[in-house]
Amino acid sequence: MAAIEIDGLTKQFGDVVAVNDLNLRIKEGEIFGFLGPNGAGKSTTIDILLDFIRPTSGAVRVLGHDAQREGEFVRRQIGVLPDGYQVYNRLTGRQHLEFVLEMKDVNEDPDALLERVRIADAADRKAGGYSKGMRQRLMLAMALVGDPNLLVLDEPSTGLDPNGAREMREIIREENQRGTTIFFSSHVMEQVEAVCDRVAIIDRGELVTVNSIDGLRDATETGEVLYVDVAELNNMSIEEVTRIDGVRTASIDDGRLRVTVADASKFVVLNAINANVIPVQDFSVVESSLEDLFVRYTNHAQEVQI
Ligand SMILES: Nc1ncnc2c1ncn2[C@@H]1O[C@H](COP(=O)(O)OP(=O)(O)OP(=O)(O)O)[C@@H](O)[C@H]1O
Repeated sequence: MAAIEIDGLTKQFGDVVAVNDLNLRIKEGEIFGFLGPNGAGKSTTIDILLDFIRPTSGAVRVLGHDAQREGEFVRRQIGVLPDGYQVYNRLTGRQHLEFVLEMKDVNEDPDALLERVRIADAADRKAGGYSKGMRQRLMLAMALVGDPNLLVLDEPSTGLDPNGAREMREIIREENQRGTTIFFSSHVMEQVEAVCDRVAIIDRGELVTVNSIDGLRDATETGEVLYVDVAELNNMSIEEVTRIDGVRTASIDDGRLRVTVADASKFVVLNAINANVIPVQDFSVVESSLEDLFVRYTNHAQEVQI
């Protein structure tokens, strides 16, 4: 059984087609990243999955149940970390969990849940005094009540510092190792790259690709970026590099020449730069980050947020 099955999903808001004939299968046990630039249709898809809004056409099954006809049942089966959450400032961390435990009629130790998200030592503090990262972990602990088989995380690392984001990744991995399927939306490329088994990229409501990170790299013409140290860079030399056979893009990145290569040897390109444009002092080859791939797939460089 797939954890999530999305079939021919379309959602229109008046003239705006937010999601257009989306088909997607998320397997049980996966960590699945749902990526797309702003306005791509990620939140709309998640809202349909949770039956907060109804699709124009198409169907969604979550853990084998129809998300629309059995919406309430589905919501009880899954844990959700919503985007734009709010804590109750005057309640402690433990009180937040006690509230959810009672609502869901679940008998679990709130402290053990807080331990899982590493804020057990702040159990008796009021959540109003928690940092952003601690609030996010508290929300995650609330999502973990009842040990759901599926976690839906909407932008789980937004606003977290690098340590907070790393810890969030570790918690996600730990929960996945307990057998939980994880579906998370993000436009934080590094986060997705570090933790996901597979990703789907959507753009303007349409599925652009679904693949593993390595698969995405293999499917593009080149998975590598060439960084070249040269004495002096200007727009003229960038122009000239762009005209070299096999060069797909050339730009200036942090004082270095950044070149992506298509259907050509990197060394042939390097030689051509050295011989015909500007002497090469040093170079390095870096595998494409998911961000590079994302930009290539969606062609919306300006909309990528990190
Ligand atoms: N209630 C609504 N009424 C009208 N248009 C809407 C509504 N909700 C979403 N849209 C439109 O649908 C499209 C998809 O929006 P959605 O919020 O799903 O994108 P997203 O991928 O989650 O974006 P972001 O990363 O910015 O949160 C956008 O063009 C948006 O303006």
